[in-house]
Amino acid sequence: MTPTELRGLIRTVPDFPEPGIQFRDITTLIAHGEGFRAAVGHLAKAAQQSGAEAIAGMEARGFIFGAAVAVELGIGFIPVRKPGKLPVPTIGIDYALEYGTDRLEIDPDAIRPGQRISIVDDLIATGGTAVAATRLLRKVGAVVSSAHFVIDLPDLGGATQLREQGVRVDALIDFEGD
Ligand SMILES: O=P(O)(O)OC[C@H]1O[C@H](OP(=O)(O)OP(=O)(O)O)[C@H](O)[C@@H]1O
Ligand SMILES: Nc1ncnc2[nH]cnc12
Repeated sequence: MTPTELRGLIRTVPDFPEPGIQFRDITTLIAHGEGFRAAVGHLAKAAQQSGAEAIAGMEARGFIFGAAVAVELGIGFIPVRKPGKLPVPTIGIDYALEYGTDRLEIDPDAIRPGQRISIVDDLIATGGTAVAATRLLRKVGAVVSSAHFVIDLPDLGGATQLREQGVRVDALIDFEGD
């Protein structure tokens, strides 16, 4: 399936999780076997072209696509977790979202210094999550070569922010305006 066809599998839910947010929901995409496989295939091809040696995905929706991409490429997956979930000493970073604030943590031993990492997530909005993940991964010595998303919300400027950090960014689908 093409990215244009995949767009039709994404459900838009108005006013979730708060008034004024148009929530772009991937539940309907991942329930569609052919669509899910196609999305993972497109993301994997792009990550491979960036020379990814491992994939990092952000909890929770980034785990769905990131782990599948890692399996497709036969490389490792690094979970970038929400706070208090990892059973070892972590390093973490606080960040702002389109709705609220949160924190990400990683196990510093999960990364080899100089390792080329590609970030995979379902969606980039303000870029708060992806920029925080990039900073965290770089802090432990990773080379964050690229970031791949199913959906970009360009009006919120996240992809631009991430590119300003020197990360190559692409997305399968843009949702502009409403
Ligand atoms: O570009 P940003 O403004 O940072 O927003 C994008 C992030 O928001 C969503 O995750 P969320 O934190 O809602 O968590 P979830 O994956 O657990 O639903 C989405 O999966 C991205 O990770
Ligand atoms: N508008 C949105 N839809 C789905 N996930 C999001 N994460 C941040 N903004 C979002």
